[in-house]
Amino acid sequence: MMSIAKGKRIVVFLDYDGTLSPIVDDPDRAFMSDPMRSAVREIARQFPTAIISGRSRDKVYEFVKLDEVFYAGSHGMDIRGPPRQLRSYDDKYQTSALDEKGNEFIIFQPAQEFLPAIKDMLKELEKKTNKIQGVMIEDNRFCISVHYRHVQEEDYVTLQEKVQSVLAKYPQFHLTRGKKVMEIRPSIEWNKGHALEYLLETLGFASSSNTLPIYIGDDWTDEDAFQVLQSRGVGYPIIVSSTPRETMALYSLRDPSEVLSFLILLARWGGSSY
Ligand SMILES: O=P(O)(O)OC[C@H]1O[C@H](O[C@H]2O[C@H](CO)[C@@H](O)[C@H](O)[C@H]2O)[C@H](O)[C@@H](O)[C@@H]1O
Repeated sequence: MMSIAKGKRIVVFLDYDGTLSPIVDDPDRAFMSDPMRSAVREIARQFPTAIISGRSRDKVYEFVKLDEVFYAGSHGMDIRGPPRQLRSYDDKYQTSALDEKGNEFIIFQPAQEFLPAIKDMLKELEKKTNKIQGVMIEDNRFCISVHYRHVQEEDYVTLQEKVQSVLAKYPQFHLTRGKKVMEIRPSIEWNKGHALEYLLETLGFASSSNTLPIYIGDDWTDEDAFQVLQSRGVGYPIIVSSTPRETMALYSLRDPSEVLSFLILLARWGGSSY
C-alpha cells in the first residue's frame, strides 16, 4: 500500500464506533483510548482527516476531542468541513461560521427540514417503547438509534413492531440496521459515501488523480463509502471485522487495536515520506 501511496496525497476517513473505539454495552461509554487519540492526532497533522459517524456530530466530538479533524455526524448528514463553497451542492444546506480562533468553517446539513419530524418521532418512540426493558433510544440529531443490545430476546419482536408502527406515520423516513441497533433515517439520497465525496470535494481533492483516500469502518453503513472508493477506482476501503463477511472493502483489519497499529504505522510512514 505504501509503495503505491508514495508521492500521492493521502486523505483519511474514519468511522467511530467499532473502528476507533471498541463496541461496548453502553453507547454512552464508547470512549476512545488515549493511544488511539494520539494516533489520530498524528495522522491528522500529516493528512487531511475526517471522522464520519452515525452519532450526532457533537457526540463524536465529545468522544474524540481533536480540533485537527473534520467531523461528519448523523451518517454524514451533518458535516463540519473546510471553508470552500461548492456549486455542486445546494447552498440552502450550507452555512459558514467562524471558530474561536477566527477560522472559517462550513456546516452542511442536507436533512435540515426533517428536524421537527425527528423531534416528534423521538417522543413517540420513547413513549411507545418505555415498557420494554433494556431499550435505549439515542438522539443522533438527524437520525435516531433504537438500541436493543439489552432487550430480552422474547421482547425483540414487540420492539420491532412498535418501531415499525411509529415509522409507518412518517413515510419520509426509513429503517437501516447496525450492530444491535435499528436506525431511523430521513429518506434522502445522502449517506456516508456522499459525505466522503463532499469532503473530498471541499478539501479540493475530488478530481485529482494524485489523491489516495483511505476509509476505515466496521458497520453496514460504511459499505456506502467503500462502494464510492470502489467505483472511483482509487484508494483503500478497509473493513474492521474479526470474521470474513460480504463487503465492498478490499482490505481488512480485525479490530480497533489493529486499526491503532495501522494508524501508527501510517503516521510513521507519512513522517518519513516527504
Ligand atoms: O457510524 P458509527 O460511528 O459506527 O456509529 C454507528 C452506531 O454506533 C453506536 O452504536 C454501536 O456502538 C455502541 C457502543 O460500542 C454499541 O453499544 C451499540 O450496540 C452499537 O450499535 C451508536 O450508539 C449509534 O448511535 C450509531 O448509529
